[in-house]
Amino acid sequence: MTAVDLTRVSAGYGARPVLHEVSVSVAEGAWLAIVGPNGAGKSTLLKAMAGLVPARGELTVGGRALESLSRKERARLVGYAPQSPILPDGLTVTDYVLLGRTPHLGLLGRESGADLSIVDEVLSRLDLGGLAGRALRTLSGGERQRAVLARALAQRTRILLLDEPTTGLDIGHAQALLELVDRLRTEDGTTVISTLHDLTLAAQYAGRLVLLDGGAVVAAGPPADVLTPELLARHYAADTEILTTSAGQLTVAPRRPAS
Ligand SMILES: Nc1ncnc2c1ncn2[C@@H]1O[C@H](COP(=O)(O)OP(=O)(O)OP(=O)(O)O)[C@@H](O)[C@H]1O
Repeated sequence: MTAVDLTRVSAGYGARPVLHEVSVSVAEGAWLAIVGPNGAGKSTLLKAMAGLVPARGELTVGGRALESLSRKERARLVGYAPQSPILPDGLTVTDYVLLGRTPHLGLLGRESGADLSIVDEVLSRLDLGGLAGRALRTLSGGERQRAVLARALAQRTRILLLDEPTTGLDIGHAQALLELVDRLRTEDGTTVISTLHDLTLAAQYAGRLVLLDGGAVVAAGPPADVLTPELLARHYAADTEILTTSAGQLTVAPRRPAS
């Protein structure tokens, strides 16, 4: 079954279109990475999937037209971790991650013991247990990034939209985070759609890639089909070589021009 389906979707800000007739289909339990150069429209595409920018064309999530869903229905179905969220002042990490449970709270709007244990579990999985009582604004960039992801994971949705989830994370935390997301995908069937600047990580974690340039899809398919030196030269003006690790995993290596 298809988790997210876009047919000829155009979207943008005000009168200025950023995405031009983008068609993308993501199967349930799959991981799609959206890649492309700066300003290509990657974040805008994720926002269109989250219903956060006005869009034209057909857009369905979980088999239902996005526009037909209420805010709460959408929040139960789709978790979205933005690239640079506005973090409310004065909240602790636990308070902030608890906000992810809001769409699931009952009529009284009070969190239950179950909500609190979901938050505890997510915090410890993301190595944030020791920071649970800290004020959000005192966290380092990487810690804050993990708190934003924790809030989206605490939402426990079938579809996760992650905008540059590894920005600001060191290589170990980046791997741990992507492994955790992949476990949610394989164990719970969560569908993952993420933008990723790191093309090696995109190749190693996503089953399919969509390459955007100028707001349009210019290539799509398995990582080996999209991450070719020719396409990377054309769309990123980058000089690269595609290598394979001893475990057979694809790596995009930048190459310095010969002097
Ligand atoms: N809120 C906004 N209002 C107006 N224009 C915007 C807004 N957000 C993004 N844009 C413009 O839309 C275009 C696509 O931006 P977007 O953030 O989707 O690109 P991106 O591929 O995610 O870029 P990056 O790799 O630099 O994060 C850019 O030209 C950007 O300036």
